[in-house]
Amino acid sequence: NHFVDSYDPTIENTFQKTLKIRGQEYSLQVIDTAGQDEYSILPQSYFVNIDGYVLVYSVNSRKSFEVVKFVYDKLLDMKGTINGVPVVLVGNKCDLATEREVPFEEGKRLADSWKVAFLETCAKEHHSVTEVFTQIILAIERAEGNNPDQKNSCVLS
Ligand SMILES: Nc1nc2c(ncn2[C@@H]2O[C@H](COP(=O)(O)OP(=O)(O)OP(=O)(O)O)[C@@H](O)[C@H]2O)c(=O)[nH]1
Repeated sequence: NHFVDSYDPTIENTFQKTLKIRGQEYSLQVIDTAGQDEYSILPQSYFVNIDGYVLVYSVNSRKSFEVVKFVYDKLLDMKGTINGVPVVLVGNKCDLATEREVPFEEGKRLADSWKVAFLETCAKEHHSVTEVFTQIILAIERAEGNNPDQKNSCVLS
């Protein structure tokens, strides 16, 4: 809930976040990895004991859009199959309208081809940020065979 305007390259940060979705409380451990490029190798530790992945690019950087595709392919390689690996694709910095290099539709098309949720966010204005965490939790729940989309209901006869 705190936006930092300056750029301080991440080595690795871990955050704790609690979130209530449909009455259920979730405690998340979020690992913010170092910025990746095509040449940096995602360490092995990012492929074990991780329940889901939020892949974030900047809508004003086509390069970062290419990098998330690379990271996704790497995930695919490491996991053997991506089916069942919870992923959410996020286009951040949607406030930078005049600098936009990746149209909304292109992000959506990529997410659809991966069969994952897609969101555009603006961390700076806290726009849709909580929704990212909600979507990854829902994806993790689905992968675990729970159906969070089903409304709690009972049938009386
Ligand atoms: N305008 C705008 N700037 C943003 C937004 N989100 C982040 N930034 C800025 O973008 C820069 C990079 O932000 P970071 O949060 O460090 O990005 P990162 O992807 O974690 O960067 P790495 O440390 O390389 O992994 C900083 O200057 C932020 O202030 C946003 O939604 N809008």
